[in-house]
Amino acid sequence: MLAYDAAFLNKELSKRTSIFGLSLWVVVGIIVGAVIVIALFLLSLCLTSRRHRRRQNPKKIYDPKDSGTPVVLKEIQEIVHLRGPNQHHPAPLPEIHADIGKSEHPVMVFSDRISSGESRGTPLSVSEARSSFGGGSVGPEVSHLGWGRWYTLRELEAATNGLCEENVVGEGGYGIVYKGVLNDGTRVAVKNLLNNKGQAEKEFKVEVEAIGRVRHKNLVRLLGYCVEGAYRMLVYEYIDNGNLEQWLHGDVGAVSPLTWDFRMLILLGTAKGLAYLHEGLEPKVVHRDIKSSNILLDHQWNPKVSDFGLAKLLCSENSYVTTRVMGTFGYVAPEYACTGMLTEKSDVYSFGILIMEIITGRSPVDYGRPQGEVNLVDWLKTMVGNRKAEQVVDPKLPKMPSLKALKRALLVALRCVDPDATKRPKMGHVIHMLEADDLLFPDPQERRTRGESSHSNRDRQEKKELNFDKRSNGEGIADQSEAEDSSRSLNQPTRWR
Ligand SMILES: Nc1ncnc2c1ncn2[C@@H]1O[C@H](COP(=O)(O)OP(=O)(O)OP(=O)(O)O)[C@@H](O)[C@H]1O
Repeated sequence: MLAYDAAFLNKELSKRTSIFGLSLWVVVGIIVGAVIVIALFLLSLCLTSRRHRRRQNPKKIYDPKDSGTPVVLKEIQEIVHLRGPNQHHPAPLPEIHADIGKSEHPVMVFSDRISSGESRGTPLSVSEARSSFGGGSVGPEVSHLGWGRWYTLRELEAATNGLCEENVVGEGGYGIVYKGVLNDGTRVAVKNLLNNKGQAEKEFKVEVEAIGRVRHKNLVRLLGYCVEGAYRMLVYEYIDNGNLEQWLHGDVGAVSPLTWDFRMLILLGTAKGLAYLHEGLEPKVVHRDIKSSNILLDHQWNPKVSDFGLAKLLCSENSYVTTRVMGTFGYVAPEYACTGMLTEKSDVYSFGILIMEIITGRSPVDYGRPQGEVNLVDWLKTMVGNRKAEQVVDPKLPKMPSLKALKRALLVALRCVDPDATKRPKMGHVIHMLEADDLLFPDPQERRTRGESSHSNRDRQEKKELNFDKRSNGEGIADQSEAEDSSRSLNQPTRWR
């Protein structure tokens, strides 16, 4: 039976066909061969184009296929939300929850809730937020916004040499920062946010909404952003002299190039940036992560506050918000760490720690030091209380400051870290105290003789600089005599020799 079938098949396949009189088995062979050749050709085409795409984009840090998070879809959903079903009655703006943590700096975690009976500080208006996100349209090459630009991935890749390793200037909790040069010659820092379970997405929104519209010479300017596919990038002005942490704690040799005057300049500029966030904006912005690595410096040692990824917006009708505690160990205010209640005075506390760091050259918490010196605040209070103020100064300082200048800086630092948040000065007041040159605690009588009022020209100038135009009463720039009173009320550590 089998032999019969084989003979039959052989006979059928050997029959001549109409195609050039070829036998059937030859035709079948040719067709199978052709199909295999075409399949191989298509496969090689596909492999070549994928390799080409990868070469164009060598540092693809986050691939949605890998993480399983459909970021693009998420973005589109949110933009649709922002637009709302009716353009004239937009849907409520999704609340910006900035209570996000940087994995390496968690302090404590509390539940996130709105302060009793009060609503959380609302972010920008819907229309502002809509414009922040480019009016909801995804994917145009370049979209000009009210405050900045929407950059394309291609532009930013070109600017950073394909996000290449040589252009990396640093890496933070949320992403890698590259330096780059745009087509028009502008130097930029491009932060490519890593997608860490959607936290990068939150940081992205917080940064865009918190500082997108902010302009101040002591705040790093956000020039724009890139939203393309899974990419979320923030584009800042480039600050070219590293950060304060590197200059204080890095390897700078036996003598620091940071003189006392430069250090005071850095403090003053930082205070001005913070005062603008707290007192010059509505809603006010609480930075929440003031620390030396977030103070960038230019070659004239002008400071620029950066990294607004943890910022919180606080409306004037709210005195505080309660939120998950985030920040950096050693800089977080005690009341915020214990209760989660956040006010701008938490930034004031961190600023006080920054002053101590800059005076002493020591980190806020240093486990490498002997017991009793690990915690900078405790050690400094003890030293000052024991009348050893001169001994706290950074040994790397090229020249000791005058005792008066040292006392002034220490006094401001101690006031800023007052355990009672309500007693801490506002940043406007801090500026005043830091600037108070020879008038540390002037005799009010003497001040009157000089014809100075509490609202002198300098006060007015300062208000202008801080953009306090909307305030009519000058609140926030406290009278010098207030500093005098406060200094008297300070306890033991401020009794000077
Ligand atoms: N606009 C900028 N110009 C120049 N360098 C910058 C700029 N922004 C950030 N950098 C540098 O990039 C590095 C990373 O910054 P980033 O803000 O991402 O993290 P960080 O503040 O150091 O750490 P973390 O986010 O964990 O608190 C820092 O060393 C900083 O000096």
